[in-house]
Amino acid sequence: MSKKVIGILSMAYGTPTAVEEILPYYTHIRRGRPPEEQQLNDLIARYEAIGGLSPLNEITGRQVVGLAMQLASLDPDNEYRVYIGMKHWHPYIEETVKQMHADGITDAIGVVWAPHYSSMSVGTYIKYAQEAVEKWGGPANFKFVQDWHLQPLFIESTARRVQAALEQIPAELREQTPVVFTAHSLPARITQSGDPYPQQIEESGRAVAEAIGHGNWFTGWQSAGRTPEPWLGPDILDVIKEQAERGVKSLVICPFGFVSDHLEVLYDVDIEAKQLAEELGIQLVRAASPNDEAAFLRAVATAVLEQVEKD
Ligand SMILES: CC1=C(CCC(=O)O)c2cc3nc(cc4[nH]c(cc5[nH]c(cc1n2)c(C)c5CCC(=O)O)c(CCC(=O)O)c4C)C(CCC(=O)O)=C3C
Ligand SMILES: [Fe+2]
Repeated sequence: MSKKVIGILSMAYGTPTAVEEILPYYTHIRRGRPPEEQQLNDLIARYEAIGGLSPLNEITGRQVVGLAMQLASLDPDNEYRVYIGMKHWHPYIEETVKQMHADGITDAIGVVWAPHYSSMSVGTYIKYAQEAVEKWGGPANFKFVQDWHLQPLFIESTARRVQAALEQIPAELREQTPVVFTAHSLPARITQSGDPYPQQIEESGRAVAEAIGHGNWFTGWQSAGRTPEPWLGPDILDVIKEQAERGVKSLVICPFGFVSDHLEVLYDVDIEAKQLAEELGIQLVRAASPNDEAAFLRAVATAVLEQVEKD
């Protein structure tokens, strides 16, 4: 019996690959409105501070290879072809869907490289993919993983990385060290339409904390946009200030809303938050990103296979 071919559209944020690409990339994020010169220069400076450009695309590439390997080993009865489509850079989701259709893929699963669902994050990736399917006339049978924030292997691998971060704190401070689980902030208006994002962040935070038996944890938000409307808070910078006022000397941040080392992790946490913590006498340790860790990729592969089995 011949194997069934299943196309996997794995969707990531994307990042520019040259300094000249930062302007068109930023313009794309802003839905076609170019940024002010000052905003552009700020963004370029943040990329410079992490070494010039982001390692994101390269890490995404390794994740895609690893995901394909995990799928092949977990389900040898089907043939998986894993594609990459990006939200804000090439290959855009739309281009990749076109390619999948041209390659003769009829059965496909879309999955986003982000664990928690929001209409403004994962929902937009899915919308772009669905619009592309409509535009190109296929793949005909296209389904999507909505979220995988409680996938047990994801919780386990995150728990191991948080535990490793706690172990960098002196033993006598460890138990009382707060663990802050963070995700990208979004405009607070999402909660008015019952968006599940804040609840999913809370749920996976609780599951990870339970897995390591650590009672002192809460959630926080990072990387909020600089716009006048209110964004979900508290922001991690405010969390650090508040903890310092309470006399806290050590803090672990686990930015589990992201799956790779990139600007929001390498700058917003490792540079900006760490600098503030240092000024306030707090030892701040960040949990490592999943990147291409095998246990993490197995979690995403398992979430994809659960969707395949829903046929
Ligand atoms: C929910 C969410 C995730 C997590 C889920 C997911 O992963 O999808 C995420 C991830 C990422 N966001 C990234 C980059 C950026 N996001 C921006 C701006 C924005 N993000 C938003 C949301 C999210 N973003 C929003 C609501 C805006 C404001 C838009 C506006 O202004 O209308 C800007 C503009 C400048 C700034 O605001 O900082 C940049 C450069 C990178 C790549 C970093 C790299 O290159 O290493 C990654 C992984
Ligand atoms: Fe973003």
